[in-house]
Amino acid sequence: MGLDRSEIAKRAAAKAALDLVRDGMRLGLGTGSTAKWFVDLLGERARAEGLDLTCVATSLRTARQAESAGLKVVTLDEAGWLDLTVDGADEFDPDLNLIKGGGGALLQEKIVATASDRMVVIADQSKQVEHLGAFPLPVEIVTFGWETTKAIVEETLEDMDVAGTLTTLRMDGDEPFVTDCGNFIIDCRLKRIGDADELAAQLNAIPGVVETGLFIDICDRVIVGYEDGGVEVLEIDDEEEDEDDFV
Ligand SMILES: O=C[C@H](O)[C@H](O)[C@H](O)COP(=O)(O)O
Repeated sequence: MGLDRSEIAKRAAAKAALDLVRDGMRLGLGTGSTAKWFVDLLGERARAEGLDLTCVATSLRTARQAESAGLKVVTLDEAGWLDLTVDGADEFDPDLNLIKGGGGALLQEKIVATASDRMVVIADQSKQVEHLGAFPLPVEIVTFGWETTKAIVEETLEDMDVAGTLTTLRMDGDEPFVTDCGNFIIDCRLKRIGDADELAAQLNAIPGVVETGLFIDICDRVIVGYEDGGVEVLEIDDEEEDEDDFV
């Protein structure tokens, strides 16, 4: 059976990201349906070319998938620092700021991306937005006192005039969804996010909030996949950026 059009787009972006991989690299592997393509293709290429790669996964799911694909998976502390992380996103804007965490892996994804020389996002065109905020913003919170933390998050959103219709505890069937790090997630339906930096700072300052799905100034490049199998590479013009860092 052939792939549906959105899978063709995701696969195209993932395949293009493979060109950035070199023998001996330490790689961060993202989570989600687009990152899954990258892990599969990476495993195939590593086998075919006998590449020596060291991988750090951003979730248990990805770790299992990478191991099944024959990739060497170690902890971030064992790897120390990474050359490149390739991950998906729920939204990206023209400044390559992101919303992530639709799959619940935002905390480990942010830690891994921050510990990488480069973070490359692979995404189909549906993730491209002018302004972040249509996708509900995931906020990871500790389970202790979660209702109080949720209420303070809601107040903060009201104060910043970005509160939308609903803030909900993410569920997994009848139970709260629990992240790989043992936390809960609240999904915040917002109006358009104006100042993403300020919003992230205000939310991160709330005791009980572990991390938000706002990835600001972390992503270096977005590879957009299209349904006809083509790709487009988006980067921020930055004179400080050393063009040779990317191959
Ligand atoms: O927690 C999940 C991650 O942030 C994913 O990268 C994000 O949700 C995008 O996933 P997908 O590629 O399945 O749309």
